[in-house]
Amino acid sequence: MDPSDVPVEPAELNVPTIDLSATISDDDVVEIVSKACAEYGFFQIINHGISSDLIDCYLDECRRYFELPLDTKLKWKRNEGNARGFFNDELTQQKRDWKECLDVGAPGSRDWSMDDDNPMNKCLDGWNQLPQESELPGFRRTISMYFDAMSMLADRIATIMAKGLGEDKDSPIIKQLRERHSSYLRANYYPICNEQVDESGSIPLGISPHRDAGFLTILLQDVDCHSCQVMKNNVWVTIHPVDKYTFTINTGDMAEVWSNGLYKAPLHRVLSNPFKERYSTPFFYNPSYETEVKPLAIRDDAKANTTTSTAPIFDEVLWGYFRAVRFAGDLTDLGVEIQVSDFLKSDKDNEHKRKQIMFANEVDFNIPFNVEQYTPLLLQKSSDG
Ligand SMILES: O=C(O)CCC(=O)C(=O)O
Ligand SMILES: [Fe+2]
Repeated sequence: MDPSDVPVEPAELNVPTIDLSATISDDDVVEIVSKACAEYGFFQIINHGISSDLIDCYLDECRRYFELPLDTKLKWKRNEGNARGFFNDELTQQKRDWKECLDVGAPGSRDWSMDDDNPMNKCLDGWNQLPQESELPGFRRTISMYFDAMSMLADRIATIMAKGLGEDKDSPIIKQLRERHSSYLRANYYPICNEQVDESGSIPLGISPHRDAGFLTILLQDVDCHSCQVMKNNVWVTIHPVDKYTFTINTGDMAEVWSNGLYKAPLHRVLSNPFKERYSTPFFYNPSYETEVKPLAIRDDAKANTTTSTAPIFDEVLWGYFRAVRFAGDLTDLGVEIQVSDFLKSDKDNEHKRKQIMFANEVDFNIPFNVEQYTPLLLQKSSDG
């Protein structure tokens, strides 16, 4: 079904809220998390160990950043040769979102004190474009502290998800994520939306329906404006954050492939609001670009679902390819957006699997991906391969 055909209903979804303090046993946490990933793809966490001061400080910095004049922010605009920086023209499913964003990624060197455009800091996604200290004092320090805190929390959640499938903290993908993730933080600002309808006759959305591409997302939601919705049983339902310091977690496409379809990457969207502005920040916890994500052999004693077949339903997905195609689709119309369903095992000829091999042969993951340069490859028809 086309998600835009689904009626909007003022429903609420009480996704599980998980207390990560020592008050409940580890086994209980594993069980609740893995069930939530299988049933909703969404849950919330409290008592997660990230200090409320850091969250307050981070939110203040986001406000200061988005209050800068548009011309100033446009100096740091992301472009065809660099996926990181400011932008206000993102396409999701070929529709323009009603938002402004700043994407900040893991520096290639992992050293935040090194200049952003140092060649050692460049990678497939590009390099960070942050204000100078004189332009926004303290900004860089707070952003990097928040980023590092998110990386550690994401490792903790990914480990819990792995335990739910009978794995442990040294399961290959969990270790690989911990040591070499290519994650990024996206500060979202949704301005008040006065437009009633856009040229296609519908009210603009903050973000059109999508699934997050990576492994998992840690979302800091706005406590005063609740606009994030997930599709559940063909109805859009709103996820209300428990409070200002709660994180909303959702599973991403790569966790769906890795769990052989047990953990679901949920379809979600963000409404625009005619009265209130809104801030949110997802931290996208992503594998390293060269990771080939493939289904885990699910053990029979795995907790999430003991009845599902262990035969792999997906072929391998090269994360660097999936990420590059998604990013290219944000900037240019490549047609239908890439989905993990393109990697379901099947006897049919598959264009993405073919392109993925060509891409892997050509790409250097240490060099920023250039959309213009790669578009011919990404658009290539299967018969050309
Ligand atoms: O703003 C939100 O609540 C969700 C943002 C989101 O889904 C995204 O940036 O991928
Ligand atoms: Fe999202």
